[in-house]
Amino acid sequence: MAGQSVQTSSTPAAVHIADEIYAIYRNIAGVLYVAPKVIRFVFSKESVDKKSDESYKKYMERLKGKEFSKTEWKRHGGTIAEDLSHPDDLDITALFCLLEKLSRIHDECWRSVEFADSENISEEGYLTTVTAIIGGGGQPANNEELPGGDAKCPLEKLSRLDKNGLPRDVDKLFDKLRKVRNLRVKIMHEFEETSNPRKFSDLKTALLELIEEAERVYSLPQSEVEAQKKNVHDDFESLQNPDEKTVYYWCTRLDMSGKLAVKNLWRTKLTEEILPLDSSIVQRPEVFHSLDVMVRRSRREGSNDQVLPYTEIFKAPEKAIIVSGVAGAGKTTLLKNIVLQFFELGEGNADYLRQFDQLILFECRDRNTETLADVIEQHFKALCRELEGKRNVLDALLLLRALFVIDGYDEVNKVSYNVVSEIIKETSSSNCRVLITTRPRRSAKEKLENLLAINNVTSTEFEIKPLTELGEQLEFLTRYEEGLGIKRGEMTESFITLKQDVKSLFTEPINLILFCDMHKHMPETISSWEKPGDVATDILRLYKKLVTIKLADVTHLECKAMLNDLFVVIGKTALEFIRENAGTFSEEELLQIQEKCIPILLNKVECSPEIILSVVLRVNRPLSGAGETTYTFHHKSIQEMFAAHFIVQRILASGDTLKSILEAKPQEMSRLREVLLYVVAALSRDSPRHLTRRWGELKEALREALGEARLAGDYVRDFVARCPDRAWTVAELAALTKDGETWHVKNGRHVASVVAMLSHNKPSRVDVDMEAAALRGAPWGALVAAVGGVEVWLKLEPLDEPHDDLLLPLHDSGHTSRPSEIIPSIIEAFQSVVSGAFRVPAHFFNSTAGTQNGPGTENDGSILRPEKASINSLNPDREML
Ligand SMILES: Nc1ncnc2c1ncn2[C@@H]1O[C@H](COP(=O)(O)OP(=O)(O)OP(=O)(O)O)[C@@H](O)[C@H]1O
Repeated sequence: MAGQSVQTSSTPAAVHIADEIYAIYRNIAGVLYVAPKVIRFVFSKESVDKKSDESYKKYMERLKGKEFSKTEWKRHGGTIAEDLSHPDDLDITALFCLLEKLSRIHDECWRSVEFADSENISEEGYLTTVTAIIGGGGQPANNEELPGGDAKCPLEKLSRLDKNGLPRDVDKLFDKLRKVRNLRVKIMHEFEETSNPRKFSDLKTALLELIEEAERVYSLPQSEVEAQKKNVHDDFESLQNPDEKTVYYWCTRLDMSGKLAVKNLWRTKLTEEILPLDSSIVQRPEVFHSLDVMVRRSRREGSNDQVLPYTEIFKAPEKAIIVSGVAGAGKTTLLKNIVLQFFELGEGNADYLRQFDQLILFECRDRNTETLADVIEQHFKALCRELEGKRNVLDALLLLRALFVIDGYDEVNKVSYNVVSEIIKETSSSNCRVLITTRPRRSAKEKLENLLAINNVTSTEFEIKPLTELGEQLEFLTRYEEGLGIKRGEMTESFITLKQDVKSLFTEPINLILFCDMHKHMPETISSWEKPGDVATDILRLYKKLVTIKLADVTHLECKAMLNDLFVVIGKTALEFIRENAGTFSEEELLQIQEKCIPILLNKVECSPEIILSVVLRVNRPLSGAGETTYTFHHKSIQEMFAAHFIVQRILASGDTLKSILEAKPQEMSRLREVLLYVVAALSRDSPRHLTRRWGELKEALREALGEARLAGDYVRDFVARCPDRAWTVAELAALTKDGETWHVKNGRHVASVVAMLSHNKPSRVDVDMEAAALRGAPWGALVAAVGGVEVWLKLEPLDEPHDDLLLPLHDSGHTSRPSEIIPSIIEAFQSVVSGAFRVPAHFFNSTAGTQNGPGTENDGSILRPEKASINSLNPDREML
């Protein structure tokens, strides 16, 4: 291959290359090697004004006369690194985008000079046309002499005129480029086309036409054009005989067998999903609920969350895509679904993945895979058996557009961190992209952001949107009804009967899955749920019930106390592993747990601990087929519930300090956040007395676990609602909430919770959006009294009925900070409108020390305007208020 620069192996692989492979090799080397070379040539003509050591970012900034912020650069440069100053590593797509961007900026430069000139021309009475001024085969020798005065065109070498002396028109050039780009897509993604020998000659024709079009646009001398065309002929000639030493040969091998190898590796493992509690099996694609994600923006970029279907995530220009979500939000499932969809590309079902040629999946909880080469070997076993196979496959992957999918960064351990670092480092200057999931834990996210930053990798974050709407929850459950063979409507109807605040617990998929289990094993319990706190206890009860069913085969004895002891042993292990951030147990570690269980069992029954552990733990066969089998809890949140169970039992049974029970080093505390919250909820439910007694210690531990991180106000609100007996105690958690938030009040229990929380912190706004009837039954007056200095938005249903009585507490709340003559008129205004939605500004309420919105922060004229959300349902006259 002429000018071949990328060689990966000095030992030719002794493999017979059939005709088909020849065709594939030529096509692949054509689009990966020859085509970028030609486009780079065109590109060099467009960027002729760029200084050699100047980055593309700096060059564009110079032309635009201003610096780009990070966000602006994302818009202009896409995935191009800020410091990139040469195009050698860019593939066709990146070259195309950058070329398009540059040509647009160049046009702008010329237009702005035109504009400035025409302004000056009319002022100064020149009649000359702009084309004439800039014309003459390029720029005037001295731009300062332009009539445009200080409107100097920054382009000195690039001519605006084409070979025929006309203002250049790049449309045809881009048509030719598009033809080449489309050939790349077809060759790399449609197997029929990959092996189609005609594509090779199509590509050659397209490239020659591109050179001819470049000749016209850039007024290229004949000799240069002929030299370029000769290069293309030579390159195509050299590709007639495949060179097994080149990276393109390995790209060919990967293209031929790579996807199939990865499909075989993952398909069986991922297609079936075993539900947490009773090992029912469903087909993942059948039950998959298409999740939405929210674009995470920094405060500076605006707080409005943009909600998108998950298939849009790869439209983000950044190289790394982070998907975050709370425990059980569906991160792993989303990844697994993406992997499965990747194999369906040919069927046109997953066009959003068409930009990727290969896919690699790595799980951060893996403690056995030590290097990226090992990951590659697991995926492409056969290819890696050849000499230098691992290195060659990796080189080929880096040249292709591979998607590296990394699951559960929050669970990363020492071994897997090295693998993730290697992936980030190796892919940083390639055409590959990385998709990473993590729980939104500050320490994990910071570590990840650091890792990306030191490798110069840009990233964007999407957060999985919880399933907050009843419609979404029912749609989710309906799929599982079908998947599990439950009578249609049976489970969903049971869900509909739940109380509103109990329903609001089921916003994460894992909770809805647990609901399926409850429905199957303890349907009677569901109807007994009065408040959200009732649900969590039932999950462990459900586990106990399933173990009891297993034990029924070996004993008729009452096993309650024994089960409790067993669960404490399991919970202690769960805690140890959470502290060490280990989600999996090895065979050896499982044996140790079994040994601890044996004496407890021996006292009562003759049964192997395996029976119990098989209910609680899931077996994971190693990816590669060889190596150790590992064990995990069915879900991390279940592991956390077990750990919390152990802590609660110790608190109830002993006076040991919380510190001595947790046995956590300071750096391990952040991993115990969810566990501690489960402990608070469990104590509030099972022994409020102990909660009060241990509150100081628990609060301190939570503070330590949170570190700099903060809880969301609505999370604390739900939490307080789950602990009604100790609401005032637990509400102290409000002191650990984020600044500048809006707290939402949607039902009576929320009103009570927010009242308690307001004495520990103030949000910047409280949104009350609920049934007026429910607000009447809630401590609304207490909320009005407590809310001092905070803006309240009020939307009451039904919107078309008067709710005067609910405005009275506002009147009675006292308004010492307001001029007395204004208040009555506000009340009057309220009473005349009395329905719908209102914004009640902070200064309308009593001002209290420490509030974020002090009195008088709003303009009086706007204070009672009905809000947009409900304007449609309001009498239009009311808007005039
Ligand atoms: N989109 C979905 N469609 C159907 N079921 C889902 C979906 N997402 C999650 N589930 C179900 O919820 C369970 C928990 O989801 P998953 O393990 O993906 O959550 P996660 O966010 O990765 O949790 P963690 O952070 O604790 O690891 C899955 O085992 C699956 O049964």
